[in-house]
Amino acid sequence: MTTLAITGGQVLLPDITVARADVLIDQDDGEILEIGDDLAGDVDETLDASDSLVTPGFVNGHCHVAMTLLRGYADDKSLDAWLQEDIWPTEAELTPEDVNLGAKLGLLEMIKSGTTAFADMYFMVPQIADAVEEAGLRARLGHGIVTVASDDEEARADAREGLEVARELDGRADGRISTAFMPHSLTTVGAEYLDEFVPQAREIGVPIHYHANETANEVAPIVEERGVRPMAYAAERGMVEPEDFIAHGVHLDESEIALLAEAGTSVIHCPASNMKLASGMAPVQRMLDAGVTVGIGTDGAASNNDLSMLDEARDAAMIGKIAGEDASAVPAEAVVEMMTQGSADAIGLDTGYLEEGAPADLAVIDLEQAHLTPRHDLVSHLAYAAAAADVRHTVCDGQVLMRDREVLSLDADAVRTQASEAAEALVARAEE
Ligand SMILES: CSC[C@H]1O[C@@H](n2cnc3c(O)ncnc32)[C@H](O)[C@@H]1O
Ligand SMILES: [Zn+2]
Repeated sequence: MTTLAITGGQVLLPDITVARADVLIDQDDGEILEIGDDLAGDVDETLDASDSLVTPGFVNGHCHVAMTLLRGYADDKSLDAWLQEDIWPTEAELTPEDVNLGAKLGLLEMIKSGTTAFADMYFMVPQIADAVEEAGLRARLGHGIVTVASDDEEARADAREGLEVARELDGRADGRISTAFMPHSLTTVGAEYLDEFVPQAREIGVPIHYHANETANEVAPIVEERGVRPMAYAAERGMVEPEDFIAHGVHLDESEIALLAEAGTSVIHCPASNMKLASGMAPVQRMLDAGVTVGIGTDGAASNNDLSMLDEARDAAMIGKIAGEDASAVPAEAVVEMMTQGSADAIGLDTGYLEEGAPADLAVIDLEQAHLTPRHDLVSHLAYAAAAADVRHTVCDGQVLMRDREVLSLDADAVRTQASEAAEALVARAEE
């Protein structure tokens, strides 16, 4: 057995308290062997965590990781204008190599900011899976299906690709990759395709993930044409099950929150994207009060514009208070829970907590920083004050992905250079 010890740190425990402890990991099995003050076993490799907080690796519950190539390309627009005028025409020019490089750039950023698992919806998913395999993270991946503006043959081919990705990529990268069936949204995929293909995804046994109730523009047409709220419409299509998770959930009414709570369907809150695209304020405290599992996601880097879950946590706490008109809404403990176990439960991955027998997915945060001084409350620091640059080490599945701020699984300089060249060429093709 090869072992890794994380020594000298404070450890964030599953009940969102912090205790002084070391962590011993079995690198062969990728599991935590022991958390305690006086480790017993032999140690092959050590990561220093003195003056540091050892947290579960953060879990980004909704992303389009290859969209790093479009970071800063089109800002300051609402969702519909942004997608239709800028993003979709440019994405039409993407090559498989672009998607691989964009994904690697996003994964580099995730490792540097302490994220060890994520859910992702995009095109050319095998190229994303290759990047995940190389970078060493965990992921739930799916092909984003869009049928509006396609003829029937194209729409069905797109949905079939969604099934194929779900079937073929599940279990790749030594089990670090899982899959889901991912219709883009309730307004961009026709009911006839949902009705035909969702039952086939159930046969494969994968969750369904989709954007829902992100903007008011997405709710009104369903209410007008179908006479029901979007989540009731989704439930009629069999898309509101315990393993399913929706992204955004900004414009959910009380009946829809109750439906999600009753069904056990989770919501991934994307506060930065919701603010940037002016989509609105999600009713996060009301969802938590109703018993809905809520995770946190960055959405893509083109609507955020970064992939740091620490930024996202702060945004979630801040906007949660504004939305609830209550300074005690969405407190630090809730945010820290959402960015770890909440997201992990929502996307159905066994990660997001540190205890014996748990997957060895963690991040070590350097507390020797002016902005993290004094240390009254480390949970408060995680939610409100820590930043991506404070992450010292990142470990996933027992493997050290970043040691002392040096990423080991990817060549950071090469990834940045290649991705930036690919991004420039992509935009030049799109603007031709
Ligand atoms: C079909 S693959 C995924 C698709 O989603 C687009 N996208 C990125 N951010 C958002 C968002 O906030 N709402 C809806 N769709 C979004 C992305 O550009 C891809 O085309
Ligand atoms: Zn999205």
